Parts: sequence; C-alpha cells; structure tokens
Amino acid sequence: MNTYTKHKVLLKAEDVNLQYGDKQILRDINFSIQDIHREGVAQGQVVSLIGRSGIGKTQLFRILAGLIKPTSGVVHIEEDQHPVQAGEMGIVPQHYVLFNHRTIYQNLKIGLDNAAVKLSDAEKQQIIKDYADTFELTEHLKKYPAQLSGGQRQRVSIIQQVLTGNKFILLDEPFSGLDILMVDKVINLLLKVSTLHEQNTLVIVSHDIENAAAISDTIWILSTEEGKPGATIVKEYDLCQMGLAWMPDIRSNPAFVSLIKEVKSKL
Ligand SMILES: Nc1ncnc2c1ncn2[C@@H]1O[C@H](COP(=O)(O)OP(=O)(O)OP(=O)(O)O)[C@@H](O)[C@H]1O
Repeated sequence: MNTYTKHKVLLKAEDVNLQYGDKQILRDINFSIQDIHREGVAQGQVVSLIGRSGIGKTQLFRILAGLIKPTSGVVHIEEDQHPVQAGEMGIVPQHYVLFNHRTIYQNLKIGLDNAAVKLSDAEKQQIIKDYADTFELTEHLKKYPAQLSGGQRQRVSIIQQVLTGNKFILLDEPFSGLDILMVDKVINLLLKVSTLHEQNTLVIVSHDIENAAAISDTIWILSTEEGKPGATIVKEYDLCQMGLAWMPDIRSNPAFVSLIKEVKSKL
C-alpha cells in the first residue's frame, strides 16, 4: 500500500481564461498541484494534461510556462505562490531544440550554464558525467545531435532542462514519434527525474493517454462542456487516491485499463 500525504501548493491556476478575438479557447481553468510526501522516496509530482487535438493544450502549456498571458486569471508557482514568469519553468518542446553544431556534452552544459547556481567548470564536468552515467548517455557525450536517434535526443533535451535546476518541467508530447523501446526509455527517465527531488514537478501534455497516465499521479482532462464556449478541465483523476500511482506494472492492472477507457470516453 502506498502511504502518502499532500502538503503545500506548488502550482496553482486561478480562473484562467484565454480568448483570441471573440473566440474563447480556454474557460475557467482552476487547479492546484500539491507537494506529495511519500515515505522513503523523494517523490515529485507528475501530472498529465490530456485532450484531443486542437482543444487548447498548447495554449494552456504556454500560459503555465509564462510565455503568454491569459486574457484573465493567473498562474501561481512555488511555495511562495508568486505569479509565474517566463523562464521559471523548464520546457521540453515537442520538437526539442538542441544545438546541432555542439556535442551532447556541450548541449548539456548549456543547461548548467543557465542554472541559477553558479558552478566552476570542474563542477559542471562532474555533474554532467554523473547525469550521463545515470541516464545511459555516457557513450554519446562526444557525438552531435544528428548522430543520435530521436528518442536519445529527447532524453538529452529532458536532462538539459533538469540541469537548469528548474523544479517545474513542462513536456509537450514527450512520446510522439518514438518507437516502443524509446518510449519506455523516456518513461524511465521521467520516473527518475520525478524522484530526484521532492519538489520536482512534471506536467506532461499529451494525447498518448496510456503512457502519460502510467507515470502520473494526476490526470487532467481538457475538454468542452455542452453549451459552453472554450475548453476547461472537465475532470481530474487523483491516481494516488485511486491506488494507481507509482506502480511499475500498471498497464496490465484491470482498474487502470478501465480508467483509460473512461478517460477516452471523456475526450
Ligand atoms: N494565435 C492564435 N490566434 C487565434 N487562435 C489560435 C491561436 N493559437 C491557437 N489558436 C487556436 O486555439 C485552439 C487551441 O490550439 P492548441 O494549439 O492549444 O491545441 P492543442 O490541443 O495543443 O492541439 P494539438 O494536440 O493538435 O497540438 C485552436 O482552435 C487554435 O486554432
């Protein structure tokens, strides 16, 4: 049995609305992510934002990241709950951007160069070595991005964000375009990241319900409500409460299988 408790709010959206001209895209988005404490594990938070294509996931993603301002409403971040600013969240875009003319080592170093904590070159080298060991990238450090597979590049891009020290990381469709083996590797990487630090908080925007749900403690469904304009979070599933979080073989669990069915019916 998983024993856990929920504590301070780390991320909160209050009455977020987004309109383009007279078209309402997002309506009354409200949610909060609380710090989960779990005995014996530095358990971070993993939330999946699920919705069909064109519903407004990317717009909400950009609002959470502080990249665009909502028409009304506000997103608060961290323990002091200040309004989010651009740059406070690590972003792993769908088409991950690595610097093609720099090696993987240099790309990872960019993450550390952008970290709030200033480190010496020797310290940076050691950290990159440790991360590369942990995440099976040591043999690729001297290569250039073009010499890596899509899945490997995706992992580098995720680690680059982890190295910046941002505890909040937004991932846009992290599984798209990857084969099954690579999806598993990315999943394992995200699980590791989510247990590196208690306050690490991943928000995964995806339409790959099974994979996103398998590593999440919470699922938000972004969808429309009859007769109302714009998309909102029509349902939140608390997988901790349902006993479906942090289970390695969750996919074959009958309760998980029926949850996925239900989620699909709500899109
Ligand atoms: N700058 C803009 N001006 C007007 N409408 C926009 C703008 N950007 C996005 N939209 C509209 O907002 C809606 C939501 O788009 P969004 O990209 O967030 O969808 P999505 O859920 O991320 O889709 P997908 O899964 O296909 O990426 C769409 O109807 C889109 O046409």
